[in-house]
Amino acid sequence: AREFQEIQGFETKSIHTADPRSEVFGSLTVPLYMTSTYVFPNAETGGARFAGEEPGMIYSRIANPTVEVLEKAMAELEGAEAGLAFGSGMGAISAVLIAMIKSGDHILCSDGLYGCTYGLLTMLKEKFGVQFDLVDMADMERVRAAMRPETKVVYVETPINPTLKVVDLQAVADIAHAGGAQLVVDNTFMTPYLQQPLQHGADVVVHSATKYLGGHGDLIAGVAVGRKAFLDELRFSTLKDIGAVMAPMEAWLILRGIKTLSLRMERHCENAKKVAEFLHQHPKVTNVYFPGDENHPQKDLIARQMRGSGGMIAFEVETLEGGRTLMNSVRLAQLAVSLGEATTLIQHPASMTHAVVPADVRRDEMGIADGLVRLSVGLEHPQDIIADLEQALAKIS
Ligand SMILES: CSC/C=C(/NCc1c(COP(=O)(O)O)cnc(C)c1O)C(=O)O
Repeated sequence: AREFQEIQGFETKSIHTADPRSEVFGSLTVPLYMTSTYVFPNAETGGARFAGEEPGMIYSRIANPTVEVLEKAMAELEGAEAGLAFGSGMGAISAVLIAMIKSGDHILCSDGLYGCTYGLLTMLKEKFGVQFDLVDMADMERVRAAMRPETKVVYVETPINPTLKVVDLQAVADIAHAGGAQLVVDNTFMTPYLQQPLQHGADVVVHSATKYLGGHGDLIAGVAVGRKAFLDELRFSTLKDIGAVMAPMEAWLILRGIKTLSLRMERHCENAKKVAEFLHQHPKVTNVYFPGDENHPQKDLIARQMRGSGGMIAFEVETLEGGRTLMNSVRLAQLAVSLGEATTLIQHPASMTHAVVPADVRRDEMGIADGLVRLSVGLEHPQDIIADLEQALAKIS
């Protein structure tokens, strides 16, 4: 992409991501390179490219021109040296963790993680002897106490999926680095428009691009950004050899999605604030967890670390039965897992996205109540979203 040194605006960078001078016709949008492999001009060049002595395309599991534009765009937006694209968020997370740890190492995690991330850590523990612990990162003494000599990675989601607790990245980064560990942050719920973890001490940022980055619920993909040396290592080891690559079509769709990322995140935040205010005052809603609340207990940290609330809300109604009635009664919001797209989505973490987490860990360590409901507030008119929730809540006896 052309160097936009002088441009500061996130909005501008998210639109002018690609070099508009395509190689052949000058197309304004990025060409879609639907190709598995690339023709070498001669045998010597082919060998030189495999040896890393010459730049150039070899095979789309290693690099693809459309995917590379997205990788560069994500690095630019997160303020990273380099980016790498994967076939899913879990593809990015597994490649990064596997590159960072070996048997006998320890991973220290925030006390809440996406269910399949917990599932991956469990697999690494049971099959490869990689230890991991969850710790309440609201208390830095506890974080320090939980660090071990063999802790190689501190892994954080903030806001946490699904409790929306916020973690102080710089404070955790300082402890991780003092203990010789790297800080990996899953920035899916925020996107670089609302939060840039690398500016708060993180070493690597991972995303499920399936969510807000693609923004339209029509793809599964992942991204990792960080230092070029580490990302190059990933590209030629855990990406090339485990192979969770992103397809060029997905990269093309995500490039299209991030052009409106700033607009969509502003509207997701605005809508979520209105929906949270409605839920707070509703008699049948017992708890509301929303980073955009005026009197949020972590307000100062949120103001320091996040540009906005994000579009996610977690809340409880009195009983699990009530939660089920609510989810079965919405008409505009859709009862579906995933998040970060134009449609408002509602789901039940305990029996869906976090069902893979053992009940005692889910309840006691992650603080996920059985009655917790998670809402991904979409881009519909906020009054329509609220009216839908109101009629569904009214169905709870
Ligand atoms: C089957 S549940 C649907 C998926 C949900 N989340 C995904 C997710 C991933 C993994 O990203 P993919 O591999 O692209 O799905 C990584 N990191 C975070 C914070 C995530 O929320 C979900 O509904 O909470």
